[in-house]
Amino acid sequence: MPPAPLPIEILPDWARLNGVEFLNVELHHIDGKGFGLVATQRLSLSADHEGAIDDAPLAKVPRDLALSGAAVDEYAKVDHNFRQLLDAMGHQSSRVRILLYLLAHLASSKQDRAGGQGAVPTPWTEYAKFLPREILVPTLWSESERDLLQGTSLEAAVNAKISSLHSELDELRTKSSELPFWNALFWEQDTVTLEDWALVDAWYRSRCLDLPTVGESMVPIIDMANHSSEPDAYYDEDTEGDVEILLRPGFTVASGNEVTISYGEFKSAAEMLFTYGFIDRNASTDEMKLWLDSLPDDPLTQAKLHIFEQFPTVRLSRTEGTVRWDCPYVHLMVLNEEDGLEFRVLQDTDGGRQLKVFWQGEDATDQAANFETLIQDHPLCPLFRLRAVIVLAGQLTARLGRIRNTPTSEQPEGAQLREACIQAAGALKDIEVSLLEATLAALKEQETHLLADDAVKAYLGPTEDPQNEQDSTEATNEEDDFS
Ligand SMILES: C[S@@+](CC[C@H](N)C(=O)[O-])C[C@H]1O[C@@H](n2cnc3c(N)ncnc32)[C@H](O)[C@@H]1O
Repeated sequence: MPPAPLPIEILPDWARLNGVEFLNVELHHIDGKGFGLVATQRLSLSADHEGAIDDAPLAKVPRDLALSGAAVDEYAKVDHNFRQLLDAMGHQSSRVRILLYLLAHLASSKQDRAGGQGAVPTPWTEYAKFLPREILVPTLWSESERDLLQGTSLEAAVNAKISSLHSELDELRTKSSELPFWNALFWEQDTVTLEDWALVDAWYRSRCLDLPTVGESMVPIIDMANHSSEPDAYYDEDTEGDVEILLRPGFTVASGNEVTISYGEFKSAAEMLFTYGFIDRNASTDEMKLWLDSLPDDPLTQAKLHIFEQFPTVRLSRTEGTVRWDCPYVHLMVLNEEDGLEFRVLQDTDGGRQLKVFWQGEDATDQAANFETLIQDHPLCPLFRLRAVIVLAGQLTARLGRIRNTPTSEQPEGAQLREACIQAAGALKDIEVSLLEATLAALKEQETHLLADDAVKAYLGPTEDPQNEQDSTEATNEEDDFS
């Protein structure tokens, strides 16, 4: 278990000691959000001489406190044990380097209590002790709580993320247990667990900022600003590289009110829950992304997926009441050899073998994600589109059924579900059910429209139902799969 956080009341002392300036805000507990920044006086950009301020920062943090990949590399120059750990891990992304740094400091703070040797201390050693241990990102939910997400777009994403956290930790264990210092600190007394690795990952994801010059960084105190879809503040670097919170032009915040920033205007409910552990009901972005299952009997599935090169997903979105679906893969997925789709393995000049896809005899390998356009000029294009619409509708209907059949709040025996998780999963389901229903209605309309198309009618025959096209022996000469 990670140690309990330090009381937030002593954080201003840490801040003073480390050169952080709280100019017009202070830290407060905010209901349902943990801690946040609150105005200590009326703030306004318009100078009205009533305690107003100009565009001076509300808080300012020295650039040396920003934790970026480059800052971790600098730290490794003073902590030779940490240098060894980075070297053993090989070339890693900024994210992994920052996670290793946080983990080293988290493990050291446990070790402190046991009196052993830890990482060379920095201001972050103490600051990490103030960070929340309970973050409502689903990677930190219990298994029973994660079951609440069944059917939603987060089900697969969270499972994949948890497997990847497992693999990362396994890799860390293998590589660091050969280093005596880290073996003693991390593993000999089980100081580090998957829960710790998931926690530092959650800190990183939920608190990381994108700074103009330094890039992805965690900045103490600035990371105490909460999100709003109508933010009154923003963060930036000043000319010295120090990081500031600034009031947005034209905004006013009453004394005692919270100062908020935006975590990103265009994030879906699922993305907000995944990254930050809450859903902003006022967000304008109404969209979701789902994995498309392959057709069970399609012998070309492996070849299609290989040539497509991307994940086969469908993105649903709604803007001002109009729904839209984007699914480049489905247009390739519903084509068969009889339609003019062909896969060939060709030998290249250096003896290697390459899979290529041909459409109507033309090499279409570079356009595998563009079959929606490639089929446009084919006389049976409406039929291909109809197949795509039917396949998609089938998958979305199954998805809707799964969401509806998942219990939303029942407490499974022996498991205690946290109310916040029940609420968050319920909110996500409401949002996704509504979008799925609206998309299915739109697909139904498209289906009706396509069924009335002359080319489709001629192809299917007078009484044929496209769902049964595969069974038909009279009206069709093809073996299309609409399952
Ligand atoms: C960058 S931190 C902000 C400081 C955080 N409240 C704390 O106590 O450390 C981001 C986290 O704050 C919380 N948070 C931020 N904005 C929120 C909001 N509008 N509603 C609910 N929780 C919010 C979430 O837990 C999120 O993961």
